[in-house]
Amino acid sequence: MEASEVPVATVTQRSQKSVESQVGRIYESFANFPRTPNFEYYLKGGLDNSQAPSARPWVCFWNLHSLALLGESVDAQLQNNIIYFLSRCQDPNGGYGGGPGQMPHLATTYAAVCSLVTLGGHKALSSINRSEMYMFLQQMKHPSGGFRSLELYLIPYFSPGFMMVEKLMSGPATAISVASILNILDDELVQNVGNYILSCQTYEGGISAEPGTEAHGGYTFCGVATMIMINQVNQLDLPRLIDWLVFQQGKECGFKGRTNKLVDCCYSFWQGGTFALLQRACSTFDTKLVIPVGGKSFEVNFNDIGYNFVKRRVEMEPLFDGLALQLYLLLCSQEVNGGLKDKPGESRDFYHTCYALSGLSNAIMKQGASLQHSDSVMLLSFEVS
Ligand SMILES: CC(C)=CCC/C(C)=C/CC/C(C)=C/COP(=O)(O)OP(=O)(O)O
Ligand SMILES: [Zn+2]
Repeated sequence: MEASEVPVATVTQRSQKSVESQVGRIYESFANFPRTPNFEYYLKGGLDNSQAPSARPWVCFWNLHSLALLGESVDAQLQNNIIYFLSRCQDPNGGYGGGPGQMPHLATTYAAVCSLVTLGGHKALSSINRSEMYMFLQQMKHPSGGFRSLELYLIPYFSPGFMMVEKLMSGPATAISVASILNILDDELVQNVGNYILSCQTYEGGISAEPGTEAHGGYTFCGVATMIMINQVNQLDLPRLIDWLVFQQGKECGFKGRTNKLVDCCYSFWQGGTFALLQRACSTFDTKLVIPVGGKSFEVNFNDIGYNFVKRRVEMEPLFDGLALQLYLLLCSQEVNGGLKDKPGESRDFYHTCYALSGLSNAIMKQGASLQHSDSVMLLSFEVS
C-alpha cells in the first residue's frame, strides 16, 4: 500500500479516541476505589450476613418479608433473637444502624422498622423508640425537601473532610414511610418533600434518585409511594409516568429498571408495584388521568394512606402483562435449589428473592382483589400505635 493510501484519522476520530481513553482511565480508577457501603453494594450482597456487614437489618427484612409472602412464620426463639438483634442496632438517639454500634442510617432504619412490623406483636413493636425516631428523622431532613441518609457522609477519595449531603430518592421514601408506619408523620416532616420529588421526575416520565439524573424503577416506586403517603401524587405528570412505566416491561417479559438496560427480576416489584400503586391512586381521580398542571396545593389527609389505600378497589384495567411476568419469574428467575435471582446466569440472593416474590404476589392478584397484609409492608403504612 502506498503511503498516500494509508487512511488518516479525521479530527473527529482523533477526539473520539482521546475521549475514550479518558473515560477508560476514569473507569479504571473507580474500579480501584474502596467500595463505600452504599445501597447498591449491599443490595447485591451475598447469601450471608458476613457479606453485608452494614446491611444486617436488610437481611432480616428480606427474609421475613419473603417468608410472610409464602405464608410462613418464624418460631418464637428466632423472633426473640431478631427483636434483640435489632434493638442492638437501634441508636440511643433514634434510628437504626447497619449492625450493633453502627451509625443510624435511613435505609437500615426502614428495614429494621419493616422487619419489626412484619413480626408484629407487643414485644417487637414496643422495642421501637418512637420519640427518638421522630428526632432522628427531623435531623435527617434537608431544607430542599430531601433527606440525608447519614448525618455526615465523608467521601475519603474526594478530599478529606468533604461532606456530601446525600439526598437520594430513597431518603424521602424511607423517612416518610417509617414516620407513617409509626404514626409520627406530621406537616414538618412533609414540608417540601413533594417539591423535591417533582424535581426528580425526568423528561422520560420516570423518577430519578436526585434532580438531573436518570429515571429508574427503584426510585420511581419510592417517589410514587411517597407522593401517595403525602397525598400529592396527582401533582406528578402521571400520563407521562405511565408511558415510561409500560415501556419498561421487556420482550423477555420481565421488567427492566431503566431505558435500554436488561430485565432483572427485582423490578417485577419496583416497576410492577408502581402500577399497583397508580391503579389505586388513579381510581380516585374523576379526571381520568388528565392531571391539572402546576400550582394547585393539596391538603395532606393522613387518614387516607396506608392499609386503607392498599385495600382500595381497583377499577382500572391491568396496565402490564401479569401472566407474562409470572412466567419470567417462575421460569427464568428461580434457582433449582430455592431462592430467586436477577436473571439466568446470576446467583440467587436474599434481595432478589424478596422482591421477585413481591413482584410475583402483585402479578397474580386478581383484578379488584385486595392485597394481603404482607404484600403491603413495603413502604405502605398502617398504624401501630
Ligand atoms: C426503599 C428503598 C431503599 C428503595 C430502593 C430503591 C432501589 C431498588 C433503587 C435502585 C438502586 C439499584 C440497585 C440500582 C441498580 O443499578 P444497576 O446499574 O446495577 O442496575 P440496572 O442496570 O438494572 O439499572
Ligand atoms: Zn436486581
